[in-house]
Amino acid sequence: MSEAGAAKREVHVAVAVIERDGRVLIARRPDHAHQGGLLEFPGGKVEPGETVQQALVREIAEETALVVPEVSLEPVIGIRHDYGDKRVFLDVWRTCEAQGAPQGCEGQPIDWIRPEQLQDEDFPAANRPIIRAVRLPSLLAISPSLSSVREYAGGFAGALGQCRPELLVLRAPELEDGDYRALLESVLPVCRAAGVGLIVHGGPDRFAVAPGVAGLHLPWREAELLGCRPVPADVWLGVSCHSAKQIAQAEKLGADYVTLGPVRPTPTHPEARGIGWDEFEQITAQARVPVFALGGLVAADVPRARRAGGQGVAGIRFWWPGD
Ligand SMILES: Nc1nc2c([nH]c(=O)n2[C@H]2C[C@H](O)[C@@H](COP(=O)(O)OP(=O)(O)OP(=O)(O)O)O2)c(=O)[nH]1
Repeated sequence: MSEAGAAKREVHVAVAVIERDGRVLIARRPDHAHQGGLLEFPGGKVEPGETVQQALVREIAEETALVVPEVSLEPVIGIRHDYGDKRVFLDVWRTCEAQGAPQGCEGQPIDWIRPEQLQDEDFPAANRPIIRAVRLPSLLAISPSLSSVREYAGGFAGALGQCRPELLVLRAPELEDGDYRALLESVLPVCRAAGVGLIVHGGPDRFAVAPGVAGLHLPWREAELLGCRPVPADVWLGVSCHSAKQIAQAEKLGADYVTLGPVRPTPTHPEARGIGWDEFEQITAQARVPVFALGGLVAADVPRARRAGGQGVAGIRFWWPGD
């Protein structure tokens, strides 16, 4: 094969997110290696004849001396990236059952770091979505569609207290901006008290008048109007997507996550057919951003979503009673 052909062959890399006490194990790549000098999650190439799980167990042992039970490995995300000189498929899995005290067996510095301290610029470019996937929860709560602001505020504290989602998208497309703001002002203190990050749903204008929120979630009709990321880097940017093309556009905007669906038909969008898990998996395989499955799903669907390459499940019914 020519040099150019060889350079373009995709390298399957097993990447491990090793979690312990709320921290993840990070190493520094040797200066002479590809992407040398940058930080990395432990891992390496999947050898011929190996499964990705076998490669992870081997690489973790070789690089860190930690012993990982193969059954403890769970899929996180798969990322295809072209560095120009090399094309990689980062096949990322997590474990929280690594046994032993980690060592930098190849002389590399290693450390336990809190997910919120991981900085994009310290890692190879392909790692941006991995860092998002590690920080994001597996459940993204979306608010139900109700007829009045009073109805919302009444039920919120109880339902949030029961489920305690890490993040909640406050979706109320039926409200005018003024009413939405009133709703936000009544719900934000409830979210703060419950330790729930509130993500504004709508266009950038709604985010601009909502200080202290955790992010902005753009419906597709808003995302398609934008040419660049409309919010700072330190808050979440989500986009509702329904196709691979829309996800590619969301990636251009610098989205931190997208939702994709409906996977099953849902009462909130009765006109839309469910795409099903096979199509969800096919679309997600090309994504370079964490993808939440949406539409008619419950918390018990999280493992299914993860097997299909997703981040988890977004929706209403897993946290809002009676929906
Ligand atoms: N292990 C690891 N590799 C990453 C990360 N991010 C990223 O882009 N990569 C890329 C860099 C390399 O091109 C490739 C990993 O290859 P490697 O050289 O570490 O694999 P290996 O341990 O099998 O090494 P070798 O046979 O080349 O010595 O994946 C990451 O977080 N962890």
